[in-house]
Amino acid sequence: MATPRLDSLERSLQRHLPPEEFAEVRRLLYGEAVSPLDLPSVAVSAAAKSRFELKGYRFGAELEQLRQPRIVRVGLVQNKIPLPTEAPVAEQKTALHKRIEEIVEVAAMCGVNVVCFQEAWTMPFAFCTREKLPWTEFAESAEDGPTTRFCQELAKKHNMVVVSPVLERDFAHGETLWNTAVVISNSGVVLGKSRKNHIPRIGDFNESTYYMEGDRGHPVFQTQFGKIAVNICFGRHHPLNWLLYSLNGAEIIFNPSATIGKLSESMWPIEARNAAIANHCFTCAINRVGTEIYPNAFTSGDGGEAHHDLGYFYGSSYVAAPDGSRTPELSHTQDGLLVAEMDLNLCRQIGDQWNFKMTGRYEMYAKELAAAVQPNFVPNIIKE
Ligand SMILES: NC(=O)NCCC(=O)O
Repeated sequence: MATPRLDSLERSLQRHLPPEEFAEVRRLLYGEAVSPLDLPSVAVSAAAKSRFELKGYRFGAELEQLRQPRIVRVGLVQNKIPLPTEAPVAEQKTALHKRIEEIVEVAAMCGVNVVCFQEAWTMPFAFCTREKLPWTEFAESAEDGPTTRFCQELAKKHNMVVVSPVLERDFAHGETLWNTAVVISNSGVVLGKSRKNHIPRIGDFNESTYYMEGDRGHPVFQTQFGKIAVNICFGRHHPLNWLLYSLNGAEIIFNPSATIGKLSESMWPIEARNAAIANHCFTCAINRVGTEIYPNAFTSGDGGEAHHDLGYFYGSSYVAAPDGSRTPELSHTQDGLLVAEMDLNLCRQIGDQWNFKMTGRYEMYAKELAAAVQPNFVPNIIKE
């Protein structure tokens, strides 16, 4: 079974480089340094007691004359599954609820306004198996399933917006399954849901066996703490997916994910960060941690041996800002809560500097894309 060889890129660089060189390497890799956020000591002790990493950072912005700063704290949660995949479904789900509840308690102590959990957080990422039972039993109604009701209580208790990515069973449409993020307002009301638009067809990510591409477009949720959107996992490889959330006005785009070392670890630091730069918004990349072992071996359709696990999920959750700066990542191996404070005024400030929305030439792309999807499309290749 493969395991991560590094717990933190940032800590490794810091360990091995002289301080001045480290500062310059970090500037080149991560942009201008973000400041550490002072977190209450009760939160630090509670996180240590519950054995998860707690990190906090702050992104600044210029003061404006006509607008007050719009300060928001987001919380990104990454976690292992607490029970083995063979445990009864209800017990696995309850254990996950309990784990998240204790992490959200700490998020509340840190003044988090919007919290987001990892993709399909109420279950093991069992789609690699291609088996239906028991995994499809983890699916629930986005509107009033037990997990949504649980998150509504958390939202009300902590006055916190909760983004809860789950396997959805859509009871209004033939009990079909979807990969969905439910957005719950800090009042406890379900604001709506966003569905995963791009389904992987790579390696053991056999998700197309379970659900279809999302049919909801690119909704943006107006919350008390800013306009947020959710681009679920594989959507991060698709620049147009980020763009459409941004065109609908998203200031923070969450990217709850489940991805593994051998597949994407070197792409991970680039994609959400690039999206923050290209779209003048904040992006929050969240990945689960640990290795999940399944009772029945499955093959990858590549002639290789059957195996019981998908590989290790490398965590490394981080937040990126529109100016290209970013926080260091959470651990590659441990459960964690990343708290990031941001002034949403930075989105317009960077937009006014770089003008990507103004220079975007969307009309030209709209025309060329409309032509490219026609059956009679002829690629514009000029030959001698
Ligand atoms: N959950 C998911 O879509 N994973 C696919 C692999 C990846 O995007 O890195």
